Amino acid sequence: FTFSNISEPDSSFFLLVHPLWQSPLSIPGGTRQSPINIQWRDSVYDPFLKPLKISYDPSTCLHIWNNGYSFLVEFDDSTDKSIIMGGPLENQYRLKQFHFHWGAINEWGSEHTVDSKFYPAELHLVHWNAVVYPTFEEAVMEGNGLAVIGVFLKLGKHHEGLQTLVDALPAIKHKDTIIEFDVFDPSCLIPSCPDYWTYAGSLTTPPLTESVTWIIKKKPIEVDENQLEAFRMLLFTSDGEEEKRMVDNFRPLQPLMDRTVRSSFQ
Ligand SMILES: NS(=O)(=O)c1ccc(NCc2ccco2)c([N+](=O)[O-])c1
Ligand SMILES: [Zn+2]
Repeated sequence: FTFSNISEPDSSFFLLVHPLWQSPLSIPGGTRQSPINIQWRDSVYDPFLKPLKISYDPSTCLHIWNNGYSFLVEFDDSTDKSIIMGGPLENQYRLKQFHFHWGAINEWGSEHTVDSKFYPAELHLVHWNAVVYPTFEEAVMEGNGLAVIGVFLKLGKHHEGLQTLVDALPAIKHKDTIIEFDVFDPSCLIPSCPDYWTYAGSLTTPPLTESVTWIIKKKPIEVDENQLEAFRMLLFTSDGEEEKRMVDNFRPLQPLMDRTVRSSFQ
């Protein structure tokens, strides 16, 4: 492996040093794997894309926990109280959870890249098609089963809404720790700019199923250094095990293959 530029790691870098992703580069026969690099000039403006409509009920928030891959905030998805619709979607989709991916340093951490640029972190808000499928588990197996909103995080000013999450992280430092989280409105983490890219992809961790309509917001949100450092204090490991810091929990870039990334903006 020759490293062209250590600060801009390429997939060979991750294959060599990335113990977390023992899984194959992409699943055998996979034609729509995620994440991908979004080459801005190759994305195609689609005037028929509608604005994304987001309506979350903060009281559907349940708990925040460390699952050994990331930390996630889960929602009561037994009703249509927290949903998204419009955009590239034919149905409305229910919010199930959101989580993040981040790096050990600010040079990388996001899963998707824009013109080969990594952001220090990326937020995923995961929704499932409860109009067509009876359960999330079934939706995970279907091409139009899931819709994930991706939001890039960049280093900048303090993010008030994120701080509520950051304050809870010490209580879920270890894998499989959980605390109740009563009220949280995740729309505070989504940029007000309506512009997004969208493409057909997959889950970025096992089972890597090709069931995700990705909606990647063009504008990042700004968070400060202390907030990113708080993510990096979490552990992959359970209490009592040898500590392994939870960092670099992102999958290597996958081939675009026969896909087009559409943009909602010109
Ligand atoms: N990084 S992501 O948004 O693509 C992602 C990946 C995996 C899973 N879940 C893994 C899974 C599903 C069924 C059994 O196990 C989820 N999710 O569940 O929201 C999201
Ligand atoms: Zn994710």
